[in-house]
Amino acid sequence: MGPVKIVDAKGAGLTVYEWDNVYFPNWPWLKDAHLKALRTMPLREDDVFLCTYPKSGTHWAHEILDMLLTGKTDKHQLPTAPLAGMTMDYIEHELASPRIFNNHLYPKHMPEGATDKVKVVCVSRNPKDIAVSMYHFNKVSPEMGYDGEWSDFLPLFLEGKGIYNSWWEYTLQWWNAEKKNPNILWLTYEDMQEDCFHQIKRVDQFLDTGRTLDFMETVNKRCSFQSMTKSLQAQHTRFFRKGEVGDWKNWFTVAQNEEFDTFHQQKMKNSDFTVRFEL
Ligand SMILES: Nc1ncnc2c1ncn2[C@@H]1O[C@H](COP(=O)(O)OS(=O)(=O)O)[C@@H](OP(=O)(O)O)[C@H]1O
Repeated sequence: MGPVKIVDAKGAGLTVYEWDNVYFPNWPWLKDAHLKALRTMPLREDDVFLCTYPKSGTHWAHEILDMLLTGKTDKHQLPTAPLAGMTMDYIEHELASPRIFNNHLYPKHMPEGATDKVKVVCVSRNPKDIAVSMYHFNKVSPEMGYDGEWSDFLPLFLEGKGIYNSWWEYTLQWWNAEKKNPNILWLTYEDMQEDCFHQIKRVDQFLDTGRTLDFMETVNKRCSFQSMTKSLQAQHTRFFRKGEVGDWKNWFTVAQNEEFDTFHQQKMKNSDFTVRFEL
């Protein structure tokens, strides 16, 4: 397909790229052929997929996975691009194993067999905090180019009119398809904030990386928001904003919060989604 302009109630626009009924970021280098080719991408048995709805803590989790898998904590290895934004040549010839593929793909767009053959880490986050994080991201990202107001952005978020469509659609598709899959580790941003060391130990066990407690303590320190933001390169600054749980309280009005809760309950009413966060 191609670029699509989404317009809010006051006429402010947000540009996305539509392919197979999903909105991707409108990167000039994004190609339908690449998205299609991802389905048949050759896998290696030590590949790890990091699957998240955007703004769920992808960069944070990527750092943890990278340090545990490589055994190195000396420098921050921020991801170069999500899977959709890489070239097949880079994927196959330049990425050293074990490869970590952070991505926001729907299950139907994932490389075939990935969730059966290799390990997958999913991270969820309270959608209220995601909405706020996404609002700011859309405003500072040139490919999105949104200059609207929070009150006009929130309805777009609820309707799934933005990159990777609806949080509810994405979350329920993953949960319904994969909740019983032992190859998947489910994490939440909130649990990582509460006790990141514990979550690092879970990831170590899941990936069978066998790191020492001392090593994992270093990972914990190196992955803190303060540590990661201290050594940021300019191109990454937009991925790090506040790094907090509950910033939504500074943005939602009482009425917006009530509307959101009603919407959320309606969307989740038939679901047994149990990954923890408090709305
Ligand atoms: N180390 C660490 N600790 C706590 N929080 C962190 C950390 N690193 C990134 N962040 C926050 O995660 C939000 C960005 O999410 P993603 O990395 O998933 O963004 S993206 O989808 O890859 O664009 C974004 O959240 P907000 O601050 O709420 O906007 C980042 O600030």
